[in-house]
Formats: sequence, C-alpha cells, structure tokens
Amino acid sequence: MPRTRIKICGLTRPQDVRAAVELGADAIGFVFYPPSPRALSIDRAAELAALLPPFVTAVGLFVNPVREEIQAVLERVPLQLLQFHGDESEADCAGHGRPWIKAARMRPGVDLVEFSASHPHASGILVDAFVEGYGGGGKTFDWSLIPEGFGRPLVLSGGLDADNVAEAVRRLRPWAVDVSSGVESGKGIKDAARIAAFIDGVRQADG
Ligand SMILES: O=C(O)c1ccccc1NCC(=O)[C@H](O)[C@H](O)COP(=O)(O)O
Repeated sequence: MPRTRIKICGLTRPQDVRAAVELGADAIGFVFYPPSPRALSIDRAAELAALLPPFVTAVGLFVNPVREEIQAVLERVPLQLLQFHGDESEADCAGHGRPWIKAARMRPGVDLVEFSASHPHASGILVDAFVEGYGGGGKTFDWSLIPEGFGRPLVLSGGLDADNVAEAVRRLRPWAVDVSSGVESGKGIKDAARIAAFIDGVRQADG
C-alpha cells in the first residue's frame, strides 16, 4: 500500500512553508479566495511558492473563480495542481493547463458516486465537510458517506487533526489527507508542533 500523501493547506507565512516541507508534507495549498482569512495576494503566493523544493506540489485553491483570475495567478505562481472548492462544473475546472482536484462538500444526502461521475477528468475527489463559507472550517463529517471501494483517488479533509487522523487513515485508506485548521494556532498561522504531530499520526497509521 503506498504511503498516504499529506497536503497542508492555507499557509500564509514563509516560516510555515519551510516547516511543513521539513516535516514531510507532500503538497502545500495556497488559498486564492478573497473572503478567506487565509487568502493570499499573487505576490505573496509567488514568494511562498518559490520556497518549495522539487517534488513538493504547489496547489492553488479557488472558489467559483472567473477564468481570468486563474490565468492571472498562473502567470506568476508556479502551481502544479488546482483545487476547486466551490460549485464549479467540470467545464469550469477544465482548460487551465493544469490537473485539478474537485472538492465535494459533504453533508447528508450527498451522493459521492454521482458527484464523482459529474467530474470525470478530475485527478481526484477531495471530500470536505459542508460549511457556510465553503471550507477550511475545521469541521468533520460523517465518513460513512464515503462509499467503500470508491474507485477514485480520495483526498480526505474536514476537521482532521493529530487526534483523529490516524483513525481516519486506518478506516478509509485515502490516497491523501488535507488539513488546515487542525494544524493552526490562528487562521492562516500554522503551528510546527501541530504539523509534526499530524504527520506523525498519518505515518503511524501507514504502518
Ligand atoms: O481555508 C479556507 O479559508 C478555505 C476557504 C474556502 C474554501 C476552502 C478553504 N479551505 C479548504 C482547506 O483548507 C482544505 O482543503 C480542507 O478543506 C481542510 O480544511 P480544515 O477542515 O480546516 O482542515
């Protein structure tokens, strides 16, 4: 079984990017959603992305963007993957010259198989708890909404932290986990000790 990939999302400070990389994160998420307290300017994102060594993926998170917004970011920030976290259709996500993942906002009644079928070209499906304001809310959801043998690369997120991530990985065996609030001391301020404990939890479950 491959090791579980780890994405840390919503970083805003160089020291947090360095810490996440040194502690073993596989991917770093940059938020381009202006209402978010974790949102970055293009200049700031370019500065942070430049800190990433090879084989650590820079992910750009967007919520219902207009196409020009994405292009403006891509002209300056070397993103390798796009994350669509709003109500985007397959057509909205395609055609930006980058692979993408699509977030499903999970709550009772969401059919993940149907959702997945409506995004056939996404590299993976990220599952997050439904929250007002779209995401990064630190809220878990009912993991039984994820069907067994889902069949697509699954990125598990939503309220993960050092206390629950090992159980989540053992139970669901996702391709990757994604965390923001659970490794923060304040919105957009990451805590190296919490990142370390989170990554340790994932690795313990990987065995
Ligand atoms: O971080 C935000 O502020 C944000 C805003 C709008 C949409 C998504 C957002 N964040 C998503 C993430 O940080 C992660 O992909 C994931 O949902 C984990 O969030 P958390 O529950 O805080 O660990």
